[in-house]
Amino acid sequence: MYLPLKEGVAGLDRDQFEKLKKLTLEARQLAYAPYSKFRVGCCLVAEGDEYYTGANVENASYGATICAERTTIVKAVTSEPKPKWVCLAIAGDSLESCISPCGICRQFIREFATQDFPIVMFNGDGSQVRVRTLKELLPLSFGPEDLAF
Ligand SMILES: O=c1ccn([C@H]2C[C@H](O)[C@@H](CO)O2)c(=O)[nH]1
Ligand SMILES: [Zn+2]
Repeated sequence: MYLPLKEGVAGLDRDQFEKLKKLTLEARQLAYAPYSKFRVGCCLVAEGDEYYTGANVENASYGATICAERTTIVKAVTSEPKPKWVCLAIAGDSLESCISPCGICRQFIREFATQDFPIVMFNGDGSQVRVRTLKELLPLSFGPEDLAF
């Protein structure tokens, strides 16, 4: 359903997909990663051709680190008017393979996205792309509806 490249990704046309890739790779420049030196860029696309970007922000107390995905999502969630999410993409620096969101970020995405929300993963130069739905990355998940008892 969410075919990359030729068909674009999840409602993105070719130009939007190329823009998503560019912004995701560029967002790595925003990383504050003096400890791991592992830069991650993220871009969230919202309806109306809106793009939110972010990168990982580390801390001397390592556990306080915020991933690129959460940095980006927090920007979008605290924006007005509330963006309607279309898809989210991430990229690390490795040319060998795509990275995928950590468990905390998968749960963080879960709070705001639908089960079929597409998550796009690029390798370091965007020559590889992998797309999975939230449900594929986080099956049998726990979310806001589960608290509505
Ligand atoms: O999907 C990921 C995986 C890791 N990181 C960050 C956290 C930390 O700063 C560094 C190494 O784990 O990469 C992200 O931002 N997103
Ligand atoms: Zn994470």
